[in-house]
Amino acid sequence: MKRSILSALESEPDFSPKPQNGGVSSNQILMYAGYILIPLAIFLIILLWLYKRIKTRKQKLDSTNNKLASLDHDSKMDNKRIFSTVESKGKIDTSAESGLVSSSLVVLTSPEMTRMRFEDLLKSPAELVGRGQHGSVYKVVCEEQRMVLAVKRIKDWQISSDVFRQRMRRLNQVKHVNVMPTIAYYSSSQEKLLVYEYQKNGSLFRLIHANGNQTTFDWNIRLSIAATIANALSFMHEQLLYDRIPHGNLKSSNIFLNKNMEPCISEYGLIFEDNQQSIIANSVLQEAQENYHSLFKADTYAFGVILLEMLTGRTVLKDGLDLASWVVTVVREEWTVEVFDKNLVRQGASEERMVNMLQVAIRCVNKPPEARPSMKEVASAISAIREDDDRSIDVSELSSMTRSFVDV
Ligand SMILES: Nc1ncnc2c1ncn2[C@@H]1O[C@H](COP(=O)(O)OP(=O)(O)OP(=O)(O)O)[C@@H](O)[C@H]1O
Repeated sequence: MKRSILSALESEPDFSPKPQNGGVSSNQILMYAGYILIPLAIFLIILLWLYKRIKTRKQKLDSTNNKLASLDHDSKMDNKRIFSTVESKGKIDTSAESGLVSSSLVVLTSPEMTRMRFEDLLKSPAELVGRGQHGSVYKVVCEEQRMVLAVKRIKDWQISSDVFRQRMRRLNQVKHVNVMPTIAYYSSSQEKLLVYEYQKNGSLFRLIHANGNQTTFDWNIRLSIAATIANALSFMHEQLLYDRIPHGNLKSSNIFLNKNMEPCISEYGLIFEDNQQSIIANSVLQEAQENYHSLFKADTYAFGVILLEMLTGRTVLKDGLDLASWVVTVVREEWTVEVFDKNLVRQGASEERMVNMLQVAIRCVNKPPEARPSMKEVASAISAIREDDDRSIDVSELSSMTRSFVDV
């Protein structure tokens, strides 16, 4: 009987290897093992790599914080490296969004600084300039960038890094030539550093209260400084009204004279409200206006005190005496002329315009915030006094020219 090839083949004995484990061949076992082991190995390698990375970062942060802590024990260290080298090759992070930002320097403005790393800042020679209410300021010389910086280190600030970064970002969007920009900042949970350009011409406080020859700090310079600060402050208030960000800590030691001897307001907006949520939520006009008095009028008061310092030449607290109350008392007793800086009187500054300026200052230091003018009103009042002053100079120049003409 003939069989078909197919049936013949079907009846042939099967010599292929028989599956031993319930129908799975050894090749298949090897294949399945590969499927499981290779991803497991990759996963373990990634885990190891992540662990090493986190460990290095932690070591770097610990080391940085130790170096920062050591600053507290240094009073003045001329041309010394206050921090030893931090072994880290972290890149500069110019993006405030990145997760790296908490351990990096965020560069905001200066093109010279963009190659600067936090570690470079720590390694540069530094010197303690002074300690204020909120922290210490160091003069840091960055040779590579050819920059001299003022680095403010703020301790014990109960502000989250997120809120701090958000504030720095917003402030960076509002520019005025007479408001000193923050060049860079660093933020970790323990430390906040703010980097500014170092102002070698010193502060307005130093200019007012420097001993010795005060003839150079004449009426015209004082008037010009007052007008410039008032304009800059008025601009900032207008721009940051809905964000509810006033200066918050205005004083003559926070106003610097830049390289062109122009006054520049420093540390704008570094005071935070207690309830940070309100900053974000209260961006509607009505609420912003309701809280306007307590927030922005504190700056008006502070500006009034600066005007008083410039008019009287006295410090804010002299022998326990509060300058604003002292001036108000003297003026009430009608001894107005007594309040003015003797140098101004000696230089023959116009009494009428000094009194006008004093009136502006006294309105600014009114006790109830709502009785104080806005900075916009203050700026226009000062600019009117300035115009008056310019006109009087023109008239006196004209009369002296006429006199010399008649003499001839
Ligand atoms: N950018 C800068 N350039 C030069 N000197 C500066 C600069 N910033 C601050 N200083 C100086 O550093 C010293 C300390 O400043 P700091 O701001 O800490 O003190 P403060 O203004 O008295 O107090 P606060 O902490 O309330 O602002 C002051 O003498 C100040 O003039």
